[in-house]
Parts: sequence; C-alpha cells; structure tokens
Amino acid sequence: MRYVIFGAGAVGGVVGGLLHKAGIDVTLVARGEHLRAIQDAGLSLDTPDGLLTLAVPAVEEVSEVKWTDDTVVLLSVKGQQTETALESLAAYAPAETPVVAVQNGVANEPRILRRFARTYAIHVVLPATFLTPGSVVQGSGNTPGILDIGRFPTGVDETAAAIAGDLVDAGFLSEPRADIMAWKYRKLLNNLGNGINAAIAPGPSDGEIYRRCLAEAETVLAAAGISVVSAEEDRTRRADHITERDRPSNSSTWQSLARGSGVEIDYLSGEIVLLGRLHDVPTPVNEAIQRAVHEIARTGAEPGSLDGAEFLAGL
Ligand SMILES: NC(=O)C1=CN([C@@H]2O[C@H](COP(=O)(O)OP(=O)(O)OC[C@H]3O[C@@H](n4cnc5c(N)ncnc54)[C@H](OP(=O)(O)O)[C@@H]3O)[C@@H](O)[C@H]2O)C=CC1
Ligand SMILES: CC(C)(CO)C(=O)C(=O)O
Repeated sequence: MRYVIFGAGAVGGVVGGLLHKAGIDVTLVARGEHLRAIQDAGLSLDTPDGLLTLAVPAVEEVSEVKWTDDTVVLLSVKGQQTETALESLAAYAPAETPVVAVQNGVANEPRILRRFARTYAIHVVLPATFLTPGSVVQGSGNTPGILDIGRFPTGVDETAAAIAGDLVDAGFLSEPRADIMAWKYRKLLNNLGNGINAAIAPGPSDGEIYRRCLAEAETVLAAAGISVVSAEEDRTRRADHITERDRPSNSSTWQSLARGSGVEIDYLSGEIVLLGRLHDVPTPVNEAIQRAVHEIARTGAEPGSLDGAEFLAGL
C-alpha cells in the first residue's frame, strides 16, 4: 500500500512521518513555508525517543502524485479545509481510490463519500502539535496514537484491515471496527473541550463550561437517535496507551488560532449546534463557544484569553 497524506500538519505529520520511518511508501501534500521546510531539510518529528529528521517526499499539488492502484489517501486537513482538498483530489486521484478521514468531527465522511465511493473513517486518538513550519510534535509519551478504522458509513473490509496493519507496523494501535462512527461521535463529545481550550483562559470555570456543553450534546444526540459508544468503552480502549509528555499540549483548535489558519469549530461544537437546530434542542453554551472561537479568529485576539466566569455570566 502507498499513502498520500493530504495535510501534513500535526496529525498528518506524525502519521506520515512514522509510516515513512517504518519503510512504507508515503508522499506528503503540504503547502507554504511548511512544504518548503520539509523539502529543504526533511520533516522534523519530535518524539519521546528523540528528534527525528525524516526525508519524506512532499509535494504541493496532488497532480504531482504518481497514482497507482494501491494508493490510499489519508485526509488530515481540518474540517473547514476538506472541501478544497476534495476538489483537487477528485481532479487527479482515480475514482476508486480509498480516502480515509483521519480527522475529528463527523461531517468529513459524507463529503468524501460524495466524491469517492471507498470512504473510510479513523477515530483519531493522537495528540500532536504543529506550530512551527517543518516541525511536528508527537504529544503522547507512550503509544503515538490509537487509530481504529472502519468503512463509512459502517463495516470493515480487506482495505481497512490492510491500512490498520500498516499503522500497527508504524507503531500505532489500530483495529478495524464496523461501528467506527459511533466511536467518532464519542470523540466529538471529547472535542467539545477544543473550543473551550481555544477561547477560555484555564481556570476554575472550565469544568463547569464543559459539563454544560456535554449535557447539551448528550441531549441532542439522544434526540437525533445517534449511536455513540459509551464513555466506559472509550476509556477501556484507550487504557493507559496515550500519556501526556513533559508539557500539556493545547487543542488542535487552539493551534489553528495560534497559527492564524482558520478554525474547525463549526464541525466540533458547531456540529452539536446544527443537530440541536435540526432536532429542536437548545444548545446555548455550545453556540456561545462556537461564536467566541470565531470572534478570536476574526479579531486575532489571543487564543484562550477569555475569562471563564464572565463567559458563564454572559450566557
Ligand atoms: N492536533 C491534534 O492533536 C489532533 C487533531 N485531530 C484532528 O485531525 C485533523 C487534522 O488536524 P491537525 O493535524 O491538528 O491540523 P493541522 O492544521 O495541524 O494540519 C493540517 C495541515 O493541512 C494543510 N492543508 C490544508 N489544506 C491544504 C491544501 N489544500 N493543500 C495543502 N495543505 C493543506 C494545512 O496547511 P495550513 O496550516 O496552511 O492551513 C496544515 O498544514 C482535524 O480534524 C483535527 O481536529 C485529531 C486528534 C488530535
Ligand atoms: C488531542 C485532542 C483530544 C485534544 O483536545 C484533540 O482531539 C484535538 O486537539 O483536536
């Protein structure tokens, strides 16, 4: 299997870097200063075992990729960047190419399926940081990530099993799972913390804000009749595989704000807001977080700088 990693940032950098290190054929699709840094000096991957410099091939355009029957796309751009990525993939990748959403949220897979019949979903449990061009940081001090995979909307097949096998060879945990979207909905609940981390200064109100976002989301998902794996099943799967390294990392949404590269919040907290509107369930706290993150992106204010108590008082 050959892999095109479309979006070589935090997640794509760690996944692509470790697949390449395992001797698997990888091409990164990147852009701007990040692409130039990788092409000039290799991808710098900060791991608990030391700093790796990996000469991973990197291109700017998918037209530069040599497409073969065994090429798989791992799509690891942010949710708001998916449409543009698919536009260029659909222009050059053969229609039967398997395309895997290695992304948070639950809105990427249906968009991929409109363009590519062989759509797969990965439940991404892989903390990573990308703030400096050319350089990505593995956030877990132990196993780099848990990347269970299934076919979208449900099922598993030989391709899912083969991708899981390659990911395991690269050091990840990965199992094929027929109900992968139920796991991704559980992750969506975890990711309601992303907007809080991106908007609110760390403090005593964080827990209360998250509890209120979560309660809204659980009501919404129940009203919509959506299957979600239990928190207990998720904890059991994670066990103690993913550990924090020396420093706690900020969420991927915080990182986007810090890099000034747009925000995914409409597909995280905003997914709950959308479902709430569709099923007539109020979601005021998720909506306020969504608006706060957009406001920071628009004004360029410091990420994570709002006062939590004031935010709660303003609801
Ligand atoms: N970071 C984390 O810890 C985790 C992230 N996730 C999820 O994984 C997904 C990816 O997140 P993450 O890795 O953090 O995102 P990043 O922003 O770090 O990486 C995405 C990369 O894709 C690039 N990109 C976007 N569009 C294009 C394009 N058209 N051509 C070339 N390059 C492009 C971006 O460039 P540019 O910067 O110029 O926009 C960026 O370098 C998201 O859904 C996120 O929620 C899941 C678990 C953990
Ligand atoms: C690693 C984690 C859970 C942190 O919120 C994440 O998924 C993200 O940053 O997007």
